[in-house]
Amino acid sequence: MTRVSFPADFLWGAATAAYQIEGSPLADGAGPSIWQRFSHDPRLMAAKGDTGDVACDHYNRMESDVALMKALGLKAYRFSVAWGRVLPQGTGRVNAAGLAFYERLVDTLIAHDIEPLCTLFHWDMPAALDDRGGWLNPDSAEWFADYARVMFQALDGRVKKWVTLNEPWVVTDGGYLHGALAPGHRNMFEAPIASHNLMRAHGRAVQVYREVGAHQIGLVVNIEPKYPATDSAADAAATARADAYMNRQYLDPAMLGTYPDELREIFGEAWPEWPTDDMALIRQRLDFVGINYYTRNVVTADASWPLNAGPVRQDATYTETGWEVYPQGLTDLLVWFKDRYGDLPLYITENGAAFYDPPQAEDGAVHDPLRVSYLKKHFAAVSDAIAQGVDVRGYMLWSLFDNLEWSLGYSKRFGMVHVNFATQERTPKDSAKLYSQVIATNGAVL
Ligand SMILES: OC[C@@H]1[C@@H](O)[C@H](O)[C@@H](O)c2nc(CNc3ccccc3)cn21
Repeated sequence: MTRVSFPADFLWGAATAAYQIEGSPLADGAGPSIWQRFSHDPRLMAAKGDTGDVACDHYNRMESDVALMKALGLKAYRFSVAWGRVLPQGTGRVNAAGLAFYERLVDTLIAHDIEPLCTLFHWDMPAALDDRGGWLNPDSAEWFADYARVMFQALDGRVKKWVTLNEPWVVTDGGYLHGALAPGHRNMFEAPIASHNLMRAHGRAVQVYREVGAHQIGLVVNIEPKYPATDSAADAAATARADAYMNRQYLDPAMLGTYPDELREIFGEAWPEWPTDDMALIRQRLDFVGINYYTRNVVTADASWPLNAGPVRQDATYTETGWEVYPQGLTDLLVWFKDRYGDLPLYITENGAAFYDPPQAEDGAVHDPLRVSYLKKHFAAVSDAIAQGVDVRGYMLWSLFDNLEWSLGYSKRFGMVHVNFATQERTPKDSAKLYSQVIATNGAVL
């Protein structure tokens, strides 16, 4: 491993998402989201009783939370907007009080010299739009474009890095195919339609931004590099299917204007013939792509698994969410992106891990050695990719706070700052102290 080093202006930050930290989901005229419904439905929510009603109470603690971000030395903060706060019905009337929260957040970040990165959609679609078909309705592209325009006109200039969607793969696979996430559908025919409309919405939002915006916009995708378990042809084919389904299904249309051929084989009769115009809409010039990296997959041909591609467990450390710790996968995927799509600026928009964090020590400290080790290795992996010529511009640690891990509730703690959900006390863990040193020395401390 070469010596760890980063460009002088490397953007070190942390990431969160609205429904996972804000609480007060219906305050000040906000309309409910599909996650408000899903988290309150014990038939759907795996962690029954865990909802986003309070979460980290960030909606009421924003100013002190930004002060904590400053104390940690963050240069940037990636947050998401709850669409339903701004447009309670998803379209039409703007809720000024809801928009005002995000204006206050952005102004407070800027006052603390922290750059805001704003994600327009991090899974919490307004329930009123789900009642109209959600992402299954082709009108969803225009709903999203109208919402994006409201946000761009209110905040562009103060926000200079925009993200349209967070992880269309997870929204589609979790929300429409397997039902583990909101809105909880389980339908192989719905999944490609929702996925395609998400990407059309992405394209429309970028088009609107080119009309009214003056800064930068991108897409965030989760990438899990796939490695064949053996050099057999069957494992190679299974690995290609898995890679097409998770990784190339979104980057190929966004960057190349085409879908991977494997998707027709994977979905069969459930894969529609898409209009060529749609592919041109989806393929918009981007200023950057955000990569969310957590783990890799080792794949073998196995008919008992979807895609006839099953996982092969490795002799490695695994996180509380069952993900292999594999830093090399981050380097590999960054080099792969550059080789396949070209030299577009990249940000690591999420990287982190949930580990069982021991209870607070007598002195109040929260020691999280596994996360410290995980982060050091992944910082080095980013540095290795940069040394190989990949234009990585920044890193947003997932996550700033322990928070609502979607259907898994509050038991999976990803934060570098511990949250006592009974008292809302924030306590920086050892990993936060490490991160502060990494930021202060631009990685030289590693
Ligand atoms: O699971 C940790 C985070 C989550 O809290 C974020 O909101 C979300 O952006 C996020 N995406 C991934 C990527 N992987 C993934 C795979 C299967 C289901 C859900 C996420 C991890 N995470």
